[in-house]
Amino acid sequence: MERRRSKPVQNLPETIHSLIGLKSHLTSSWVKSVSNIAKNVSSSSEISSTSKDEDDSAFIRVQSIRDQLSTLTVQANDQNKRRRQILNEFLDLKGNIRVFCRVKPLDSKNLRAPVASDTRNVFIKLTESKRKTYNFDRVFQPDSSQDDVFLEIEPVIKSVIDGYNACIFAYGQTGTGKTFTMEGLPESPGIVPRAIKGLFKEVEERNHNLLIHTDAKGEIDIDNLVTHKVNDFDEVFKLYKLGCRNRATAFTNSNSASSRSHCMIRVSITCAGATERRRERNKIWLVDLGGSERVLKTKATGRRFDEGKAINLSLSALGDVINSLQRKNAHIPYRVVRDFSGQDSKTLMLVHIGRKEDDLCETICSLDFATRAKNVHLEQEKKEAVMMNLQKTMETIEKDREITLKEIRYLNETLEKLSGKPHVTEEAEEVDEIREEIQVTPKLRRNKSRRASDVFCSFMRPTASSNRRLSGADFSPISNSPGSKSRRNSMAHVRSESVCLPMMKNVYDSLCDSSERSVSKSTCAVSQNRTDDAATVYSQDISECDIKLVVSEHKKEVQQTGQGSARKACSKIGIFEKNVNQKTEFSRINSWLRSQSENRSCVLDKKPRRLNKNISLGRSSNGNKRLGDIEESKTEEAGIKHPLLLNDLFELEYMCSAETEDQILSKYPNPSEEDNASLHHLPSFRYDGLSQHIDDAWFGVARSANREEQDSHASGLLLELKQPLPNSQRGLAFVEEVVPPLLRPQGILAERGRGAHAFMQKLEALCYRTLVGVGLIDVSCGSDFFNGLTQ
Ligand SMILES: Nc1ncnc2c1ncn2[C@@H]1O[C@H](COP(=O)(O)OP(=O)(O)OP(=O)(O)O)[C@@H](O)[C@H]1O
Repeated sequence: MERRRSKPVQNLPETIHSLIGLKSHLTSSWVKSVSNIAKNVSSSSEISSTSKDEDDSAFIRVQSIRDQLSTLTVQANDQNKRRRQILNEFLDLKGNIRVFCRVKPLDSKNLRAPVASDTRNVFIKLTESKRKTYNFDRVFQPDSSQDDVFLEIEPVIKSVIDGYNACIFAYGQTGTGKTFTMEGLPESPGIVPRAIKGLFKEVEERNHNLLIHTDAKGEIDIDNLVTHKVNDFDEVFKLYKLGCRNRATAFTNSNSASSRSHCMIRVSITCAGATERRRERNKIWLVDLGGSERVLKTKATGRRFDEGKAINLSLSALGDVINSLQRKNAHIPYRVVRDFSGQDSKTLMLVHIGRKEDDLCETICSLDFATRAKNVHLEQEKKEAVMMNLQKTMETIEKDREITLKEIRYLNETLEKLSGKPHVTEEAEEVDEIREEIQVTPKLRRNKSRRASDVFCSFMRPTASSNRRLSGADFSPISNSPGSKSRRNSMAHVRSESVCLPMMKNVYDSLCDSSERSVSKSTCAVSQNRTDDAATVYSQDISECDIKLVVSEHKKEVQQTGQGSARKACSKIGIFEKNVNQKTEFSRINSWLRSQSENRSCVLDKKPRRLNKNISLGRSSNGNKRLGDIEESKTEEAGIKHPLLLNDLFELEYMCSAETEDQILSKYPNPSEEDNASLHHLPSFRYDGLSQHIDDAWFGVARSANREEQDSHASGLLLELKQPLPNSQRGLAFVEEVVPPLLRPQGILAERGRGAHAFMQKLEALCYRTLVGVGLIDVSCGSDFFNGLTQ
């Protein structure tokens, strides 16, 4: 009996000794091994004497296998840890924006829902036979809880404690649940309260002495931003609630408590002497953006209308940022965003969508924008080599890990045969998400630089102010590219525009207290079949042009009794009023395509056609207006002429750059005969969607029965819109090099001669600058949220 027991007992210290060596790495496996040994010790006492030798050797074998398994488990865990590290480094280098999508549940189960989802994809049903799929890092389906969402966000919060910068921002159409996700309800709190709580919890757990500020003197200073040092969650929450109270909400047609501004919370963390942290001071931004909205839909008026416009405009600034990041511009237009789009920042975009059929256009816009954001790769070129190395290292680790896991499996099977029980090696088993991540992502696919504006919805397109920042070369021709014809057949296109422009200072100022013009256009047209686009498209197109003139009573009297230009303008105000809220809708893609090409040729035709020809009006069967209606509405608006255009003053036929004809030709070669015949216009540049529709709108105003007037207005207006200068820069920064040569001045050249023509160009540019400088032409383009932050 004595002998029977002594052997395992003799082995015990050895085994424990070897396990203690692994203790630092092992937790549960170590404990399990020890308890197994203890079990074996007690069970060994029951072994009969006849089989003792066999049993002893089997026991020793089992122990040795267990020891090996433990060692291998440690090894596998180390490999997993290393994989995670590499993944982190990889993502850091890649610096892309992670995008999650949350789908709002339908209000009523009876509604038709063309939007479906699984955990990674959103499926859009465009027609009976056509679907579109969007892929994201994670999709929260309508029944997802706040817990589900936060579970996925939590690693970001942990990385903030590790010293990384982070930004979590909610984006989406109004009423889709951004505030619900970020702020939540008292009974189901959202990300912000949970994140703040999480930060304090992590701090406590790690026993760090951290300072947490709701704001701190970081690299970015924002006017009127107050900094508070906070000690616990309650203090932060009180501040947060105070901030929320100051955030206006109001009833709109789309949301009974719509947030009428953005909400940005910055939490700064300082921790000196924590060497394991990425940096001593870092921050996390928690942003609930205002919802994009179409004023047509929300039917907002007055203040609500203004708020909606401001939100849309500032969202377009965000579009600028994404655009710049995508173009890999050295200059990212907004410092706040740069703060969290840097190399080792974790940026998480939570795009929110609804499922209603009515909202399909907005849903597609949001999903397209989110997809663009997801594909942003920061400074990829510089990092490609490092990423390649990481990928190779990862492959080596993967191979080693495979071998380790194979050995573990083999030993487990042997152990099972010997002892009848499998050895549990939980730590070594890891879901292969990491492998998936690193295999999918490191293809180092080059970012095919499609023009961002081609797919951005309006509020995501570059604003006029960012267009100004970009050089002319940044604007590649879109309409004349050889592929442009085939694109007509394979469109998957979503556009929408919304922009508010103050009317330029003009003679109306003497008549009006204030004037404002808002132009918006949304188009959603999708056809994925190259051959049957006419038959199988989903399209929805809405244009609107709101013009507001505020005329006080006494001025009306002046108008009624006034003379000359005042009398003229007075008669036109009537037309303005008549056309307020001009709406046009049509639902066929052909109409949409036609309107696009019409619009383009209007701007760029050598001999622009008159649009106000007699076009028969008619309603489509569904009651929507069609192309004819649009043209008609333009004609209706044609009575208004901008009074103070450069063209009026100098009788310019074309607004040209200071480039010589040869320079222009070498930059923009002649289109082929075929192209010429079909397009009848010259290569355009800076002809992105936003300015296009602004142009359209202005055309609506400028077009008149007089052909010459029509032409001259067109170019003059374009020039103004492409040179929007903030007030502070007026007269200083009008760069003539970026004035687009809208039309080749062949006719003028022939008439004037090259030298005289160049001189005239210089003179024109100089005059224009002077007018801008003295404030006679207002080229500002409304307020800019992000810009405001950086002032
Ligand atoms: N996932 C969800 N589950 C249940 N209710 C939701 C969900 N998402 C949103 N809601 C509800 O829908 C309504 C609108 O949501 P919310 O105000 O968060 O939208 P929003 O996107 O912030 O809108 P806005 O941009 O106009 O401020 C709220 O009553 C909210 O409680």
